[in-house]
Amino acid sequence: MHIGILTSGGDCPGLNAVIRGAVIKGTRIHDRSFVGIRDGWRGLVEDDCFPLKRKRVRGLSGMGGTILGTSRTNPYEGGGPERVREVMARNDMDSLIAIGGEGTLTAARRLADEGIHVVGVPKTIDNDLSATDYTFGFDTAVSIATESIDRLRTTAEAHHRCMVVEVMGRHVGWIALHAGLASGAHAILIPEVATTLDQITEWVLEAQRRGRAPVVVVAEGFVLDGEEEAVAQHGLDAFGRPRLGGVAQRLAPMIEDATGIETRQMTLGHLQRGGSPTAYDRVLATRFGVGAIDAVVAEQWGTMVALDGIDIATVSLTDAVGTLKTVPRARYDEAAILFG
Ligand SMILES: Nc1ncnc2c1ncn2[C@@H]1O[C@H](COP(=O)(O)OP(=O)(O)OP(=O)(O)O)[C@@H](O)[C@H]1O
Ligand SMILES: O=P(O)(O)OC[C@H]1O[C@](O)(CO)[C@@H](O)[C@@H]1O
Ligand SMILES: [Mg+2]
Repeated sequence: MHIGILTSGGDCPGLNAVIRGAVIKGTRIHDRSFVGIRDGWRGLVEDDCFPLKRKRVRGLSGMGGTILGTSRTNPYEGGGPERVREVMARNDMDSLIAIGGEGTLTAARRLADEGIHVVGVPKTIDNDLSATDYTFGFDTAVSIATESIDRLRTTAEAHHRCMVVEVMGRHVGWIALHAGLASGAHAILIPEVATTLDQITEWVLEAQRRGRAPVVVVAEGFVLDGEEEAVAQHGLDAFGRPRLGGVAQRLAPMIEDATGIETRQMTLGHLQRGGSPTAYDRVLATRFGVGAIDAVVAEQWGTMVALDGIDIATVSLTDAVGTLKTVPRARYDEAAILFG
């Protein structure tokens, strides 16, 4: 019998390293074989699968994207557990490794509750899963964002401008917080902390008074104090949620009007998810892949691999998807001492 592997939700640097780690340990140590499932749950409900041989995962640890493809398909809309069981049986799969974020892992938890043999692997650049200390992809996204902010700062300085940089982070501000801290931003705006335009203006003017080109880093999910919702100008995603984006575009003219400083803005968008993972993410992702095979062999169904300090552990999927890991207020306040 084979182990099926799928990647679902937004892609994330390190997905291929997970696949490689799982396939190498599974074939070499446990004499197991694998089926690749194309485009997440879509491939499972539509029976779009292929034999995933060891040679197919050669050299994958540094490769961005996912060789399996991904989607935001809901397995419960394509037949649910019945259909999943049927396709698994047809492809001789006795177990599944589902690599994804909180949505994918919620679907995995529901399938596990129905008796399907699933083990989860957490992925998200947002780092918002509470049951693991870190997710792979986050370090890469922070590195790309930091380098971009450093570059934007030099052009802003040359023109004595203010620069507003939008990073990803739908519900949480971890990327903004870390990239902002790393690049010495003068203001960091995150979904967890509603901030007034007056406060932002004060930070920007303070930085300018010290002779700096003010840099404001904003997470896409940030909501100005007094407003109701995050800026979403791009319709809905495949799961029917608003696609966020555009908060920097909205804030830049407001800051320019309030401060009189010429202001430009940049949304980093999918650059943060593309390309090669950092060494840290390659290592973490590989260890997650290896850990997932250990969990399959131990028949720890309904669990997810997680980073606990420096160790790979398993936690129940129910605990894993219960709450989002938001930025604690104390972490934000610690960073805010450096603003302005
Ligand atoms: N409660 C649920 N029950 C069943 N399926 C779900 C549930 N929540 C989400 N899903 C399915 O899982 C898919 C993946 O979830 P989602 O699109 O949120 O990506 P994710 O895995 O959370 O990764 P990302 O970090 O990109 O959000 C969803 O598009 C949806 O089809
Ligand atoms: O690639 P898509 O579907 O536009 O999704 C973007 C979302 O995915 C993430 O990159 C990861 O969840 C979020 O930060 C962002 O809001
Ligand atoms: Mg999600």
